[in-house]
Amino acid sequence: MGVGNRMKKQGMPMSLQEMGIDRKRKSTAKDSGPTKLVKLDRALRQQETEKKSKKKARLANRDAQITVPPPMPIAAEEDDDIEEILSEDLDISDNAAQALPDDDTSASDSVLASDDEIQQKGMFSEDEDSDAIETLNAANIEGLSRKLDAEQAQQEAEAQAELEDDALQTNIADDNLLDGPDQTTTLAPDLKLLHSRITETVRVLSDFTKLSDPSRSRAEYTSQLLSDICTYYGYTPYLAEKLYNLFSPAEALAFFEANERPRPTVIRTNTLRTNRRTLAQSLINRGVQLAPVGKWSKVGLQIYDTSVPLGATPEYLAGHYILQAASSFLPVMALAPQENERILDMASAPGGKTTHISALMRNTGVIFANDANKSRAKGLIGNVHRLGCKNVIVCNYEAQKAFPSTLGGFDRVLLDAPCSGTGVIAKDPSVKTSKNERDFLALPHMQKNLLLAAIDSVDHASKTGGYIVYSTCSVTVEEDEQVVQYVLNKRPNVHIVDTGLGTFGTPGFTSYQSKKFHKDMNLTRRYFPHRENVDGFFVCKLKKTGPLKTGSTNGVASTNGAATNGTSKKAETTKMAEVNGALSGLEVNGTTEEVADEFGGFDSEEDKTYIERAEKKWLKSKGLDPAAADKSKSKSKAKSKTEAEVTGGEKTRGAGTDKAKALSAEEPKDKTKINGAEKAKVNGTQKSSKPTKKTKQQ
Ligand SMILES: C[S@@+](CC[C@H](N)C(=O)[O-])C[C@H]1O[C@@H](n2cnc3c(N)ncnc32)[C@H](O)[C@@H]1O
Repeated sequence: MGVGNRMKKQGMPMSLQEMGIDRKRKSTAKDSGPTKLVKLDRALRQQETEKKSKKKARLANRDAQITVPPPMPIAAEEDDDIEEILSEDLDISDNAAQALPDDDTSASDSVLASDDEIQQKGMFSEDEDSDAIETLNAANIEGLSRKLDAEQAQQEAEAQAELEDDALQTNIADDNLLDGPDQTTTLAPDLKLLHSRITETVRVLSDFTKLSDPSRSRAEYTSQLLSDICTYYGYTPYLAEKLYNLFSPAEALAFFEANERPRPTVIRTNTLRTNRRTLAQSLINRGVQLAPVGKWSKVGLQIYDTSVPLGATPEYLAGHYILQAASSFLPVMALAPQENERILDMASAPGGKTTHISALMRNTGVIFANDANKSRAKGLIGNVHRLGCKNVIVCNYEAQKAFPSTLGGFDRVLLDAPCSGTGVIAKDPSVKTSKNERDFLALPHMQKNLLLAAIDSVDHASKTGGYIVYSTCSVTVEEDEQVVQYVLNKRPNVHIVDTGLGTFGTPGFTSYQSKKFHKDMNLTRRYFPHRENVDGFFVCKLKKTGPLKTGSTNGVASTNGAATNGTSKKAETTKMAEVNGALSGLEVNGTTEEVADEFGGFDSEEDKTYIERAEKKWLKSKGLDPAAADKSKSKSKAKSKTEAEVTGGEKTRGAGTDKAKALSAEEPKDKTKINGAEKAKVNGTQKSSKPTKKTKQQ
């Protein structure tokens, strides 16, 4: 008898081995977690085998001669999960699928399928050779099975050789999909099955005592899970583990999942130009579907759909709104800038937060918007203009060098720090593979320096302020709580205060792994993509209560509330310079003690002294004679060249910046320009920048 129709159509059926059929039956108990995991493992392997088998079948079908009998329907308990998985991908008949038993050979209560079952159900389809049926009985099943397996093994070896030629390479680095010795790591993983195993492992880890396989430790499960996460989501093992450790297994999975989806598009109404209602109406008229972003913001609009490009509408070009992630509103809301204040935005490009501050201040007071990256600072200037902010001066400094030595005495300082971006992986998936251990040392180092500089740039005696807000778009503890704890230790003249952001978000960690943080760390706020559906963010608000106390060791005062007179400020600045110098590996020179005793009180004469001193120092460091340079100073050309090469940071700290540069993630060059965005609003402090810096006022 020839081959049946179904056989012709579907090709050669799988062998018992391919189908995962073991002749033993497993117990009928419902799948436990670990058993299910084992099955998922097997299913993954099965899928690989199936690929090989199909290819082989195609080859065999060329001759249309099927010499291997179909699988025997050994009656066994059905495995729903395997069936489901296999029936989607594998080309097997319903009967065969129903006949799939579990292949848990370890089950002690396994029994062989009875002859009755075999005969009742029949071993072949109606189309099969009846002679073959007769020859098969309970006695020779085992022998036949072995024969089939041997043939199968040989065919598999041939198929494997062929498959290796055209095997799909996985697009995921460091593929370690299958954990068995027979894994074929070069083949593309079946992501669906991999995801099932991730979900299942998380389920087991969530109730480990009850669901785990006693022979496997928690560490083994965790290691398997992390490996699968790396393969499935494309993280480096280092970063996957760092992020995983922030949450429970189930929440970690939610976090990784959320990073695969974009956050909602949000725009911020520029209240300097319009109001939210008017803007919403205009955009609706253009075919934009939108709604208020949430009760927590009066200016945000969430965009659901749009038929026009949001970066090119007349409203956009007229500066009625800015595209800004919802969580980026939060640091500015925490800063709560007041009208007529003097504010520093230390790392401000491209200006989403600067322009928000400007709007909250209703274009009064002055904002020094600084960024170390010149090209980004240009983008910032563009936004400042487009949104009509008239109270912004754009500066281009490495902030830890320039503040407060060049400018200080601010009512409030925002440090939206450069960071690893682990909160915005949905936006920038390159973070998954680009951040390494070194980044998580170098970035916190810079963030600590910047935050110390931010604190020291605030006037603790400000009538309206005295606040610092530190924020990052990273969720790692190293860049968040640990940075804050560091500055709390170094600056006892600040303490954490409530962000004023209400219950939105979750409190920061007061302890993490072996680390213990200040109890007030629970006043800081964390935001996560999977919890609040916003970019991951950290926001901490600090209040400066006094200057650093004179005479404290390591530049750290022992108590808060020290005197606030000029002498103390002078000492504070000195100590600040010492600490910063020590942190940055910079030489602290004597000039620091002479930094102005009134923040914002720099005058050109005083500046001149410092500049000259810095110039001499710089010349010496270059092996030049300062006296000779003095002579040539009268020549304006030489003078301007010299000045251009002196940085704000070097004025008080000397030239030993190599280490600081090496550790800088952004590698900004020393800058010599202050790009003043608005002439009218520059207050007395602007004088400080006159002698050596080209002030571009707009
Ligand atoms: C998170 S982004 C700031 C985003 C900005 N606050 C906003 O809302 O649009 C961090 C910025 O820090 C700048 N930066 C890096 N190192 C710096 C430094 N040492 N001093 C000042 N700015 C720095 C980067 O150029 C980058 O623009």
